[in-house]
Amino acid sequence: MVLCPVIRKLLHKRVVLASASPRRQEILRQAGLRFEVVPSRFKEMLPKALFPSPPAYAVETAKQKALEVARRMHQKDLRAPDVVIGADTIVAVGGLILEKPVDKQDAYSMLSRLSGKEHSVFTGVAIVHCCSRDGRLDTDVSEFYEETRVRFSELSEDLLWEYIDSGEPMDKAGGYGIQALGGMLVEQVHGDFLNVVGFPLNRFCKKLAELYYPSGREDPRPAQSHQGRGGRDEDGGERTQAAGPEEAVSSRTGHSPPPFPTGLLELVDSFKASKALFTACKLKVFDLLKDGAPLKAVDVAGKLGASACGTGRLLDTCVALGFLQKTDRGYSNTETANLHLTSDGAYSLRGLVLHHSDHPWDLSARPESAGRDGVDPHDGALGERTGPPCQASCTHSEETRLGLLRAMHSLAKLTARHVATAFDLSRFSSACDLGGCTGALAHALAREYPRLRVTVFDLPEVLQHVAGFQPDGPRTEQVSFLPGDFFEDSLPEADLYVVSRILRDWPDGKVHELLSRVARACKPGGGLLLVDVAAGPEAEAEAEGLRRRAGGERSAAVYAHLLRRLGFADVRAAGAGVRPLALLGTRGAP
Ligand SMILES: Cc1cn([C@H]2C[C@H](O)[C@@H](COP(=O)(O)OP(=O)(O)OP(=O)(O)O)O2)c(=O)[nH]c1=O
Repeated sequence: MVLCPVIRKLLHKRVVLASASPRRQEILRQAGLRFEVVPSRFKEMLPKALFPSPPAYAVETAKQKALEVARRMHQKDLRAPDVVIGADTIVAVGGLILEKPVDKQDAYSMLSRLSGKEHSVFTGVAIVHCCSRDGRLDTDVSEFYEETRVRFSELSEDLLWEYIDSGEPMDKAGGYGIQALGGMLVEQVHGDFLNVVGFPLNRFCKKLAELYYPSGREDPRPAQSHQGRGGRDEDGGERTQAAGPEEAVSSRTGHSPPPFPTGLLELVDSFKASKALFTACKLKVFDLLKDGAPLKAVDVAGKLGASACGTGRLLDTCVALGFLQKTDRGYSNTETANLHLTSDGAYSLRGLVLHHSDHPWDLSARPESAGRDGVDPHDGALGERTGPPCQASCTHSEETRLGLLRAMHSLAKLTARHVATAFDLSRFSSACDLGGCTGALAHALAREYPRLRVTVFDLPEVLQHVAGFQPDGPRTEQVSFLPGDFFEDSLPEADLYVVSRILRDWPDGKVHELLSRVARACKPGGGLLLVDVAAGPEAEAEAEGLRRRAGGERSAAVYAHLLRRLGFADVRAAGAGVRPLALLGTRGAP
């Protein structure tokens, strides 16, 4: 997600981060920026004595790092990127500049110099806008620095050496990493924490705002007068002071045009990111780049039997999306790709990606007729919603079906413990997980509650594949599997019914039907645990029935309202991991 409007300005540009620092990559990626990584080859050896102050040195180094990359890319491709970002972090204490230690002894002398004292961390940043004209590279450099003051505790010799032996100091300015073990050495921080870690995100956004919205407004498009201040237009060129045609019209008519629909246009474009992901997964790019040495685009193309040019573009897009990294040696997987996008990653979601790639979202099926017929678009008029992907998998090949089950299993594993502990469920002695698939949540419940017996109730065609997903270890005997259809067959008896991650894929009528069946089966005092609902205001529930969000989920308030109508009292919500919320309702007397 991109919160900062000015970061959005860079989304349609080719942005390069001229840095090998994993911290910088992570900070910018988490801010929603899309970029390629091309580490700079600039040797950080500028003569420090020539600079009036430590930050001046950091800024110049940052600039040289970025310019080196811009020039190299221009020479190689004859097309420079639109923007190159360079940064340099240094520690300054008593007028001395400390960079990365060259060896353990150097780390020792740096850290003992910092012990018990305050020092400054400066990060210099250069934003280089590039433009190739007639084979020539033009650059326009904007630069700034940020200072953060950090105070260390007194460090004992033992602590110092133990820290140095951890290996952490070696690739970090001043010989410490505040974001990891080094945080233990720090007593106080004044200023931007991320600046110490290697990139002052806040100042960076302010600088971009200065460059892209020079008159202080967020979006330069609405025609209010730019009082004689130039700036950078959408394409990074200098904006002139003359009014554009739009502004001329609006000053004639006295009407301002509406704000530029940046969000809408981003949405129009965003399918490209999904397409790239679908294609890369289909071609098994991430399997190819799994453990081995990095590969060049032509080698990947050769192995895939695809064109070198198209493969290069696909790989660069994956770099921008954060799934691949690119160095001089070639492309390799990021941690995210290894975990989630390889066929056998520990939390592989590749099956889910392929499922979505092969089954375009039903909502696009017959929208026009739904509009004409006045049919409720949430009740299947826009094409059949076929329920959770793992239940809809009968049309899949064996390989795809297993991949999909694996993805469902990965997703469930990621949140199972959070879900199991979101509420105290120790009062229940039996539970039934409806559509519980491979049993990942059932096993987490069993691990948390030693007297709880959990039945996973799912379609026979799903359960025939779950044997390979069963864990070893204690309490596994508390979990059993029962084949059945929760719309057709009687629900197994249980004190607690669990409905996790399945409702979003059903239309409203089916959701009503299933939850009504659960309400009828549930004994007074029994519970219903509902997982994967979005947060949302209570008022919505009253007003809009079971309305769905764009992603298919309905809000917790909406479900709570429905559960109360079905006879559940004391409906409570709790967080259940990073995203989903869980609801627990207790069945009142009929
Ligand atoms: C002080 C401090 C520095 N650092 C890191 C940030 C930088 O990556 C590094 C300083 O070295 P830099 O030369 O700024 O950066 P780098 O060599 O890692 O990457 P590149 O030159 O390719 O851009 O120290 C921390 O991670 N934590 C800290 O607390």
